[in-house]
Amino acid sequence: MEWSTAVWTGGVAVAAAVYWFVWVMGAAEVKGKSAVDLKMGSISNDKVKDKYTQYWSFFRRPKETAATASSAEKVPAFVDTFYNLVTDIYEWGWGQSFHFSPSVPGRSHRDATRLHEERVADLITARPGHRILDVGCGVGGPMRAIAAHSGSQVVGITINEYQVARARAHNKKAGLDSKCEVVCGNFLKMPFENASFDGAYSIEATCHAPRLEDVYAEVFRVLKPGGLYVSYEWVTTPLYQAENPEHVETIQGIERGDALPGLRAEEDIASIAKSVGFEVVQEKDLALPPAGPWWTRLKMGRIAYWRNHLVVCVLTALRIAPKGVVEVHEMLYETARHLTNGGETGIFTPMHMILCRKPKIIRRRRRRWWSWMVIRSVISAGFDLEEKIDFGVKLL
Ligand SMILES: C=C(CC[C@@H](C)[C@H]1CC[C@H]2C3=CC[C@H]4[C@H](C)[C@@H](O)CC[C@]4(C)[C@H]3CC[C@]12C)C(C)C
Ligand SMILES: C[S@@+](CC[C@H](N)C(=O)[O-])C[C@H]1O[C@@H](n2cnc3c(N)ncnc32)[C@H](O)[C@@H]1O
Repeated sequence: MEWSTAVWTGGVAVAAAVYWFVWVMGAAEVKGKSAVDLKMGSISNDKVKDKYTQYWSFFRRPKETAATASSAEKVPAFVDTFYNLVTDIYEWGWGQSFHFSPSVPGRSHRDATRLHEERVADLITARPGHRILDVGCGVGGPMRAIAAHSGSQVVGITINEYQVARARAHNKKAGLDSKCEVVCGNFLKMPFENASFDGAYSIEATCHAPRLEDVYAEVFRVLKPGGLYVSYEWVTTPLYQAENPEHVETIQGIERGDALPGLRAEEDIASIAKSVGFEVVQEKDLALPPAGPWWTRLKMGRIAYWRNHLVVCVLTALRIAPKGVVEVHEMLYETARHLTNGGETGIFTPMHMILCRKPKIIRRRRRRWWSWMVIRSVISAGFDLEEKIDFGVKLL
């Protein structure tokens, strides 16, 4: 073979290998996002590194950060920054559903994900004619599965504008834009009318709220009486020991790398739901056997993570991806390690399921009724008018 032919052949082979490595292997599991297309949400390329540093210093000690009211108020803004930084990497390396699911023997991750989402629709008995709320909808993977499975209308809310654009584009592409609507907003203060939804769900999203009662109270407000709400919560299990340094390291690692202002304990979830007025219908850790382990997908991805690391390094060096992507990717790699640890030790679950109902008759009304009964008996007992009014107002 001539020297020039050898060079050409070698060149073509290298180009084909790079193409395969970056575009084919590096493409999203669910096509739509490839490595060369990694943006950092609405952050301009020159600000990515600074934003990452800001995020990191805010969430380095998550529980302490969220303990004061002024920092707790800043949590949604930092969660928004977090999703600007990670949304494309999630889509590229995981798909359009940003959550875990129990593994199902003989079925793909995609199937397992869909089954976990369809279970939500079945639990809240979503059906045609229903208007369902998706609290913290990401780029809408679950919303599309639930709308398609149940025939209901789904409205999703996310704090991150970039996700809104991604979700709308995916809805259109899937031909589900007439069934799925996406709104940008804070789930701690939702831009929806009281009693305007037949059902609601949140999948691995409310863990971002500094106080769970605030988001549950909002869901309660927008649900119609009798409406069902199901949530998949990220929590520590009863196996977690706060005095065990390895446990603490794992949990703090999960919090830091996932923008969480402090994980809650499993046993606290039901009382929080009840405190805002919900009736708890069912509560179950969906990760417990016979469910297949949710963390195997993370473990199996290790070779892919190394390939991805190389891809983001090359793309950053070529200035195709913005500076800072390598650091964000490293943070996610580290987070995957902590999550796997949390799953294997059993101290953490991302799928503590709670199913709640908004009562048909709201309790406050009953209290008023009882209060009037007391007032009537007070009146008949002969208090003077001013005392009666004072007493009545206090009771109400
Ligand atoms: C519910 C939340 C997100 C849960 C998961 C969807 C994500 C948690 C950790 C993420 C990942 C970790 C490793 C990444 C890997 C290094 C990269 O090459 C490709 C993407 C990852 C696999 C990425 C994908 C999404 C997660 C599994 C939280 C935020 C409440
Ligand atoms: C891990 S993602 C899960 C997304 C989606 N449920 C899924 O499973 O694909 C968490 C979502 O919660 C949203 N979120 C977090 N805090 C929020 C807030 N205060 N208001 C609205 N959305 C919020 C994020 O923007 C993101 O879309």
